[in-house]
Amino acid sequence: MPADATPNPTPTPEAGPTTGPTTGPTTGTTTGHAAAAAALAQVPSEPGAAKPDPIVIADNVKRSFGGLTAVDVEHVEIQRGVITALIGPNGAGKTTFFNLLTGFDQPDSGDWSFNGTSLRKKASHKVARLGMVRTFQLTKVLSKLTVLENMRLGATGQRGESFWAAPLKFLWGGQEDENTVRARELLARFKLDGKEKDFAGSLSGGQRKLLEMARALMVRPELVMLDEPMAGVNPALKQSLLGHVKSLREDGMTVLFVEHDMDMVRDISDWVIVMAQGKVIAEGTPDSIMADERVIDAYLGAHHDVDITEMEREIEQEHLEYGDPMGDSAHQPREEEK
Ligand SMILES: Nc1ncnc2c1ncn2[C@@H]1O[C@H](COP(=O)(O)OP(=O)(O)OP(=O)(O)O)[C@@H](O)[C@H]1O
Repeated sequence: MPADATPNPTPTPEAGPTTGPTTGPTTGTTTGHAAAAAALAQVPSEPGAAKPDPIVIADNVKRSFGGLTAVDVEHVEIQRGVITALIGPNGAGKTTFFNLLTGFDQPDSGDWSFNGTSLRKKASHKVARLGMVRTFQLTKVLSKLTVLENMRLGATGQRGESFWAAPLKFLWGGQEDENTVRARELLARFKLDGKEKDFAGSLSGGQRKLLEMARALMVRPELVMLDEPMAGVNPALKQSLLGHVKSLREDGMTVLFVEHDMDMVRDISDWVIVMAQGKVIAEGTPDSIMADERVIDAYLGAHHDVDITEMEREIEQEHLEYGDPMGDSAHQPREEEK
């Protein structure tokens, strides 16, 4: 597919998170969870399993830091049009793998393709323009620019922090109007339209995540990669964010996300890939992965405890910052506590 191709239609301003299958814009096929499940029905639950229509194929991708092998992925395929979760314990190599796939880091060896085009040695902004964008664990919105300015920068692809600091007018050029129209459409979709003139630094953690997701869509991507989209998001915004991620699939996009929040993984993913110590150790549907003894041993057993603690800490922090998002009723004692 050519770099300037427009694989997906511009989401309409009123298009909020949608549910239920719709018709895919490029393939004419039905999208949604049922279609994704059908597409993956014959895929065996084993590491490196071949997919019927992979958008990304990676082979022998390795990355070491000193003596530590952070990533050592022999073979992995990401199915087009579905939501795939990439899970694994802390330090498993998930973010490093994201960095490699999107050109934010270079591997020691290996190759990977997107829509059949090798991305080895492609700079991150070129990867973005090809239709593969990502967000970051710690959002990279620019605090001292307005929400709208952050969005317009998204149209240029992702070149990293130094690029963002470049003189802005030069970048917008003649495309400013078109980009502004699209930015406003996306801000409306993500319910941030009332904040376009606010500095991004004034947004809450969850709103920054929404802004980063909206900004990623400025290049009309085919594949959206989200690194821990739920981290630091208050419970009230989590449902909205989940809806937005699902709506990407309904619009025909492919989603690959890293997440520790197992509720989110169970709720929205069609397929789960598990990494541990740099390698893919398991793949399968959410149900099969949650029941896989190797995964429980390597990750889930230990991680469920961490999850609860983290969530409690998050909620406590949010109460301090924003007040109680659930309202006073959340503090009412239960019958047995009275
Ligand atoms: N720039 C770096 N320099 C040195 N070591 C690094 C670097 N980046 C990552 N690592 C190491 O590589 C390993 C994989 O890290 P990575 O962040 O990819 O894991 P992860 O699965 O994303 O973890 P988490 O879930 O905690 O985010 C870790 O041991 C980490 O300390």
